[in-house]
Amino acid sequence: MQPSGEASRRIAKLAAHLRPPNLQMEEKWWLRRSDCRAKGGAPGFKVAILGAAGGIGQPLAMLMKMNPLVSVLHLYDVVNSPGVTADLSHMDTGAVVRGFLGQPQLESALTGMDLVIIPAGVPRKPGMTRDDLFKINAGIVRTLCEGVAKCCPNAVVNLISNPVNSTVPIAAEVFKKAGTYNPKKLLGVTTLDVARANTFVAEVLGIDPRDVNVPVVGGHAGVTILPLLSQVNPPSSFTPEEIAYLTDRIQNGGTEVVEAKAGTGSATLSMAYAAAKFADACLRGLRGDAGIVECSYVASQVTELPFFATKVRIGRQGIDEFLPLGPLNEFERAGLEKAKKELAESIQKGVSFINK
Ligand SMILES: NC(=O)c1ccc[n+]([C@@H]2O[C@H](COP(=O)([O-])OP(=O)(O)OC[C@H]3O[C@@H](n4cnc5c(N)ncnc54)[C@H](O)[C@@H]3O)[C@@H](O)[C@H]2O)c1
Ligand SMILES: O=C(O)C[C@H](O)C(=O)O
Repeated sequence: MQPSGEASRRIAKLAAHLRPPNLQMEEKWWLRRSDCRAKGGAPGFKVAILGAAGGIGQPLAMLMKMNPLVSVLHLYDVVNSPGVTADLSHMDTGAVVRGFLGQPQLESALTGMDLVIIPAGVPRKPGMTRDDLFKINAGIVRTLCEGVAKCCPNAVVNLISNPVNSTVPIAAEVFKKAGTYNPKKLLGVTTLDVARANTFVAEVLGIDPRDVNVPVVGGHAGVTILPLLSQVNPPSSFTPEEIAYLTDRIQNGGTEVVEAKAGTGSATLSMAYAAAKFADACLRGLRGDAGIVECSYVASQVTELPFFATKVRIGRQGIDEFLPLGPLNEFERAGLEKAKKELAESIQKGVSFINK
């Protein structure tokens, strides 16, 4: 059946609204379509993902599009963000998705955001350490954080880009220089270490990983990843062999994936899952939910180091409370000393990068 005159006029108008008539019009097309869709948006938080077209960025964007706490989702990348945005915008969930491409659109991507998640940067290949990524990723994180300081200085930042042990201090220095630093709102994402620890411990205990909670403290690289197996919930005991196996597997979980991917990247899907879980915890904290406790690499006074990953309680203003390390056994105390030595160097490297 042919549509009526009025119906075909409405279809033509809608088609003109949604389709870029030519390449030069593409930017305006995105803006127009966003305006149109924003009218139906649900109340909630505004979230930006920087590096949204990458291996982590894409599945993370999908998971955040599915999060009912998100009303507006800004997807920024230096490549391919229009395609990812168009794709996700067809999901019939509440969040309005807008795409932003390249440095000239960074400020628009960030303005008004409540939470900024940063997975931008290069991943490891076999044989590399996370620190080998510093050369490229340090500059990327600096530029993006300068944008955050300018356009959404009150946003909570979830930093994923490696080496996290150095990129979080870099972000802190950028914010200090801009006069916007709020240590309660800068959180390095170490949730994947906890997810791995829960999974591997559950395998050893023969129980469901959803019933396991392993605190993982320190940082996010090799020996700085310190699982506290003496504090596993539910309370469990392990043989010395199990402790050696679990500690090694948790500390090298990232390398296990890098090697299995054989040069095509590092953990993306499990990381997107972990980042979405952590972002959801941050949003629930910002909403005012009680009892939101997560491990995260943050500015901290729990040890003598200026940054350290421990359990933190997240509330309306970001981090409400830094939970203490708790009692450590001898094996963990030795691990802590090793972790602190490497962390101190990584922190200093990040700080010097901004203040050189
Ligand atoms: N914290 C963690 O637990 C954890 C876990 C896994 C990966 N990572 C790290 O996350 C980062 C991203 O990993 P990936 O697998 O998604 O990499 P990827 O290469 O697949 O994606 C990175 C994305 O960042 C974009 N990008 C590069 N420069 C940018 C800039 N200046 N502004 C905005 N976007 C930019 C790229 O275009 C790309 O789309 C890596 O540094 C990786 O080591 C961290
Ligand atoms: O191992 C990597 O390089 C990526 C990430 O930090 C991870 O732990 O999987």
